[in-house]
Amino acid sequence: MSAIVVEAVSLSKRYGGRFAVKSLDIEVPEGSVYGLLGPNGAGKTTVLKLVTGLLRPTGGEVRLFGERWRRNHLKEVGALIETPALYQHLTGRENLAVHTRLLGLPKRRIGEVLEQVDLEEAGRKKVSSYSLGMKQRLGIAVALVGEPSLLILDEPTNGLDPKGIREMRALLHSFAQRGITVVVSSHILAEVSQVVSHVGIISNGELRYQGTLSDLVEKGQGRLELRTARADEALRIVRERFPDADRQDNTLFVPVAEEESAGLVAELSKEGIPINGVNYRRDDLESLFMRLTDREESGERTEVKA
Ligand SMILES: Nc1ncnc2c1ncn2[C@@H]1O[C@H](COP(=O)(O)OP(=O)(O)OP(=O)(O)O)[C@@H](O)[C@H]1O
Repeated sequence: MSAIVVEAVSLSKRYGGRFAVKSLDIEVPEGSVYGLLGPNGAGKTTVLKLVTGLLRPTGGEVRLFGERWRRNHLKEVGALIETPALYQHLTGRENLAVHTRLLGLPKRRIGEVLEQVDLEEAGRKKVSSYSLGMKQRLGIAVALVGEPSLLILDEPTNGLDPKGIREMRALLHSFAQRGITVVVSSHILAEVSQVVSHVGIISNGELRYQGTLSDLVEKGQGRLELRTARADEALRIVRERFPDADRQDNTLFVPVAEEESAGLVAELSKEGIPINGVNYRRDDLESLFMRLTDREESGERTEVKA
């Protein structure tokens, strides 16, 4: 089993009377790309600020590298939380030089991190001329300058165009390959689902799911969609065994395991119900995410024509 790099134990943060983060238990395994996912206002930024010591918990604790949180741990942590603090009138190189000097790091780190975020050329230009994606990448270069083993990125894909998002994904992938543990937050699962190995899904400050991305996919509930001209009668029969079955026009939706669906179809035929079509559908990642964060959409169902 791999070591746990970040652990939140019953972590809570209250602003006034309201919990932004409530009794959260999180474990980020070493070498993982951990996606901290949830809708706007779910508490992601608050969690990342608690992990990096920008906020103090109201309750519970954060553990880093298997130990109680200490400021000294931050030497091993690179973070980009909210928008990067960059000097617009300086070049990318000059911005990084501010940090290498502050941290007493060798100048060669500037070139190294610029290469890592693909800004070697642009490093000579003023930051005011950078695109949003370039600024985000420079912000990450700043976070990387101290050679952290843990990188924490708050919504690095926010506001980027599709090309910028692809570049950011490639970058996250390259960090993982170099053995850096990455925690990345996002409110759009699709923007990070190709690169994350683990996810923690939060909603209203509470953890809804934590595990590998592949386990999440497995968790996807499936349902049988069944078209029949005698939908009312069919629904009555189906509901005897599946009370949560539903119908829309001539289509029935039955939450049933795939192995059991053929039996159910046969049963209905035996009862004389004409079946005009069947389809088995498993929740895709996005609808799972929506369900876990209480934002279930009804749109998916309308794809099925009765
Ligand atoms: N300084 C603060 N004072 C009071 N409430 C706050 C403060 N910071 C955050 N909150 C509230 O805490 C909740 C969680 O906010 P947080 O920024 O952590 O969410 P988030 O998931 O990062 O969302 P977003 O993606 O919109 O930033 C929200 O309801 C927010 O309004």
